[in-house]
Amino acid sequence: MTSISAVSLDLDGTLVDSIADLARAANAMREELGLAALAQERLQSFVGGGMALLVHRALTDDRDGRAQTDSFERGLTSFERHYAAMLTDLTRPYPGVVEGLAALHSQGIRLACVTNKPFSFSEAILQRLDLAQYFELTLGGDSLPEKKPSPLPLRHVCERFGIEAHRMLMVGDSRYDLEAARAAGCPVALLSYGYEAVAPLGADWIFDNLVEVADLVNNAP
Ligand SMILES: O=C(O)COP(=O)(O)O
Ligand SMILES: [Mg+2]
Repeated sequence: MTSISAVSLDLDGTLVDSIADLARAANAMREELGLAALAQERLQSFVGGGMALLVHRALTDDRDGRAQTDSFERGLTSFERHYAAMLTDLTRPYPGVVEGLAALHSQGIRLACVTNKPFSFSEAILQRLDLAQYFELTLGGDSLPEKKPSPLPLRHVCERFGIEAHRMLMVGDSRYDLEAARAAGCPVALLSYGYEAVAPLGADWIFDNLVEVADLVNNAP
């Protein structure tokens, strides 16, 4: 592996375990629209593609489902309001995240957070959980015209950092992260504890903990 000088990290399912708050907000939205609650595990399988897709999927109870325009608009407004009110009630960094970020930072690795979650929610979560200090740049799903699996956000980070794609490692938990990294030409590591079974996806590395990522980057020639 060529040496890594920057790491981009996904937020939901990678840095923070946010599913309890996301699921409660999605069920509060469903209740407001007269729908029965869904199990947290079911809602977890709908996360990864950004807020609009989560609302479509949660309203239709179908990963490929699309709600009708009026119920989607009511759902989105409702979800945003509920989620804003419970953003960090139960959301916490995964074990090893603070240690891993601190190790990467002390190795001189430049860090970006590249998430499909809207920027304002992402920034607020990073601030409140004391993680924002590690990141030079945060891109949300609404920061650029395209989000993951598009390579655009990762290309944007490389440009801002002035580095080539093969020198930036993407660390995530889903197919969106893997596809974005492949399309951008970045090596990719996936974490096993996130919201999707990553073994079949074909990442360059699968790790159980962000400290292992810091070790990999540290030991790269
Ligand atoms: O908002 C989502 O659906 C997922 O966000 P993530 O890109 O941080 O996993
Ligand atoms: Mg994720």
